[in-house]
Amino acid sequence: MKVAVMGAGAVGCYFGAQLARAGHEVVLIGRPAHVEAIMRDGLHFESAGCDGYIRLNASTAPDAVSGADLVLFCVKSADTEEAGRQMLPHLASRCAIWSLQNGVDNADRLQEVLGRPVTPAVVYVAAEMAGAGHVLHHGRGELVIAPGDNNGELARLLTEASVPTTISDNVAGALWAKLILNCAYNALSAITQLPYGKLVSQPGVKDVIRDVVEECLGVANALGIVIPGDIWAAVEGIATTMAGQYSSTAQDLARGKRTEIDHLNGFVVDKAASVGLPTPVNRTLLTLVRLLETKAADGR
Ligand SMILES: NC(=O)C1=CN([C@@H]2O[C@H](COP(=O)(O)OP(=O)(O)OC[C@H]3O[C@@H](n4cnc5c(N)ncnc54)[C@H](OP(=O)(O)O)[C@@H]3O)[C@@H](O)[C@H]2O)C=CC1
Ligand SMILES: CC(C)(CO)C(=O)C(=O)O
Repeated sequence: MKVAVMGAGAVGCYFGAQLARAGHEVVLIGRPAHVEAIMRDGLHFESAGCDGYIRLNASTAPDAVSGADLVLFCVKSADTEEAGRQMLPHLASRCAIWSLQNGVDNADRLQEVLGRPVTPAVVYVAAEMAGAGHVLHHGRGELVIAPGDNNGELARLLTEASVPTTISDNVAGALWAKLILNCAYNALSAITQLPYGKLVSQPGVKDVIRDVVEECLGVANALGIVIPGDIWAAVEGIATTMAGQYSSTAQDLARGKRTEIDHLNGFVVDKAASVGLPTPVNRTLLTLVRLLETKAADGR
């Protein structure tokens, strides 16, 4: 299978590496610093029990999606439209496009730009870029996708490539379940620059998390979204299974990058307003992260 990864960051490099290791032809499309390092040395891939270099293709040019059977779309939520527009003229008609992004509306927004179906994928992985062309994997690495043309066969190929991929007929609920985890942890970890284990051990934090989750569940319920599984167990599980992890929002803030907060707590606050529900705790976290973004942008 020929796979193009749009957005050679933590998620794109992790999943691209797994597919390349399984023998698929992978090209990573990303920024010059990563692309240069990967073309020179290979992708530096660090994970439990594995630290080495993987040879694969990398390019800064969006036309590298040409001829791909599958595009894994892995840019941050704010970059969805622009990256979509860049690859649009080069997509083969048979190519499947999967959005591996947090937030619940990226696949719909990308579909709007491309004018063709995009499969939303819920991503459970903890990864970060530790330097140019260097992906550091902290754990997990599975996908939940929506049904779609050929998705059964693609899910089988990914699962064989050590990317366990399941198809859900309630992917909207699965995306919301992940959104709720992000709303619960990302902003708190970002504001305090603490990892999840330390965070929840501080007085009052579990109460704030409970308030955030209750607000999110109220909004989901008002929108008719059915959250699969035991969401409270999933929320609690993050602090134990990813105790040492800093949220992607914390990492973005620490690097002076724009965060995805508008697509996380901000999305819930907007949806709540549309159904007339108050979300004071989500709104407070959203505002605090936005203030920190502004402070970082001002350089003080
Ligand atoms: N990291 C994680 O553990 C997890 C992340 N996610 C989600 O996955 C998605 C991707 O996250 P992550 O991999 O961490 O993000 P990263 O910022 O590490 O990776 C995205 C990369 O894509 C690059 N990029 C953006 N636009 C373009 C473009 N038009 N052409 C080429 N490259 C581009 C970015 O460059 P630049 O920074 O210069 O814009 C960046 O290097 C997000 O929605 C995130 O929330 C989900 C689960 C876990
Ligand atoms: C699940 C979680 C919270 C793991 O870090 C994540 O998706 C993120 O950091 O954005």
